[in-house]
Parts: sequence; structure tokens; C-alpha cells
Amino acid sequence: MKIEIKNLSKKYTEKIALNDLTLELEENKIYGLLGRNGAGKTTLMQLLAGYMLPTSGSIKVNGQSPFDNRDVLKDICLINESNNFMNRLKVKDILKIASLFYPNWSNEKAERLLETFNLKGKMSVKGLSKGMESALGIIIGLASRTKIAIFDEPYIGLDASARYKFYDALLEEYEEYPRTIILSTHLIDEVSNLFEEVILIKNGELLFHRTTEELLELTLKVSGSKHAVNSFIEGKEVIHEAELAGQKAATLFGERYDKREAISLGLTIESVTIQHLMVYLTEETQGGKLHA
Ligand SMILES: Nc1ncnc2c1ncn2[C@@H]1O[C@H](COP(=O)(O)OP(=O)(O)OP(=O)(O)O)[C@@H](O)[C@H]1O
Repeated sequence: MKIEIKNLSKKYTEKIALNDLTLELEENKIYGLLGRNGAGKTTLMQLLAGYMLPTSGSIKVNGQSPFDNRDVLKDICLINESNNFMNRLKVKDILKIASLFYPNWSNEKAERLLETFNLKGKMSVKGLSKGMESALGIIIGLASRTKIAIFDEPYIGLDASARYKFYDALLEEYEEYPRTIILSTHLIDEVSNLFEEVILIKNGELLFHRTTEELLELTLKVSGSKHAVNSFIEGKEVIHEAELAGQKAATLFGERYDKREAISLGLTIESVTIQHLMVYLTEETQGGKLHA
């Protein structure tokens, strides 16, 4: 299902959470939706999952607005950081309710994932730890087999081992049943190898939407003597610099840089992680708008 977002804005009383965002997402890809706290990620995901209407602009899934549209929403599953499952129910009841909502629901998958995350159907939701509740959300997100699965920081309380089980399960599901997956997280280093494309939002605006491959090609860190680094970076877009005792490191973003030139100047070159790139580009001092 294609997602088309045009000039989308969302204002909450005084706060502009999203500002004139235009974006297209093709089907069957894994997207990383990144940005600092308060950037507007949750707002975007909630608009996509039909929780509310935009203030202006449009969001279309296969040409239709998701808001109050069962026809579209049966194909979209949004898992939040706080799922707010009904306390008086048991895990199996929650799964039963979810299975009634999503036409492609897989009971078999849900059962297998219960085992993976050490949950039992008879457990009462009231007695689940925060991490177990997150695991239940993840089980629903994967077993629903919706064409669009959105995970908004889905793993509050999950320990590292359970998080890696989630990444493995996500990839296994994606390979078996390709779908559009949108994953928003602050643990970027843990998952960035899953992203096929990255969408970065800053203060409600789109900073860029690029393939992971492009991002890595367009970023370069050079280090060496201050003089050599300065001569290489002159006229280029520098997103981070650090100096110590006559040595300097600079991170560049925006072009396919000539690495041979850097090496010929005696510089050391390194690649930059997506997490670092996100941090550098969203620093408040980094005011520049990049080519989305
Ligand atoms: N219901 C609301 N009423 C008023 N302001 C809101 C509401 N929801 C979000 N906001 C504000 O809108 C902005 C965007 O919030 P949003 O939750 O979309 O950001 P986010 O990128 O998901 O942040 P985080 O990474 O911290 O979850 C923030 O300034 C937030 O305070």
C-alpha cells in the first residue's frame, strides 16, 4: 500500500507538531523514522494510523484517508510505547480481540511469539511487567500481518536480549510476508542495519528521506592534522567538528566525497553511523535545511 503525504501539518492548540511535510513511502520496505524528542514522529504515525485528522494537508494510504476508514485501517497496525491494554483481561483475550480486527491475523505466529517472549495466554494483563506488556504489543504488531506495521518505540522495559528477539522476529516476518514497516526508535545503532530507508524529522519538518545506502555514501568523517583537514573540508558541508592538540576530525554530509583526495592529504577516513548522523544533523546549531 502506497503512502502519500502532502503538505501535512498538525497543530495542537499552540504547538505546531508537523509543518508542511511532504513524503512518499513505497510498499514493502523497512523505514526508520528518526528525530529527537518532540520532533513529531508520534504525531505522524498517529495520523497515518487514523487516530486523528491533520490540521492541513493530506495523508493517503492507497489513495484513501485513513481517518475513520475501516477499509484502510484493517491493513494498518500501530504499536505504541504505552499500549494501554485492558487490565482485567488475559493475554489470550487481548490476542483474540486483535485477531477479530485484522483479517490476515496469524494465530500460529502469535503462539510462536508468545513462546519466544516467555508469555502465556492465561496470564492476566494486570500482572505483566512493563517489558512483558511491550512484548505483547510486539506480538500483535507482527501476528496481525497488516500491510503496514508501525512500531513507535515499542520496547519500553524490554531487556537487550528480548529486543534482539524482536529484531530477529521482525526480519523473519518481513522476509516471509513482505510489508511496509515503519520503526521509530531512539536505539538507532541497534536497528539501523534493518532500515532500507531513513526519514529524519526535525521540529516537525522533513530534514531528509533517503535510502540507507545513499546516506552512508553521502557521509564521511575525516581526521588528521588540523591544516590538512581544513584544506579538505573547505567549501564542503560540515556537520560536526572536534579538535584536540593540533588534530582535527570533521564529519561531512551531502556529497559523494573524493576519498582518494582525503587519503592523498594524509587524512584518515571513517564511515559515520546513522545514529551519529541523526545527532549531528538535529543539533540546534545545525540550522540548515538539507535536500530531502
Ligand atoms: N496531544 C498533544 N497536545 C499538545 N501537544 C502535543 C500533543 N501531542 C504531542 N504534542 C507536542 O507536539 C510535538 C511533537 O510531539 P510528538 O509526540 O509527535 O514527538 P516525537 O517525535 O514522537 O517525540 P518523542 O521521541 O519524545 O516521542 C511536541 O512538542 C509535543 O509536546
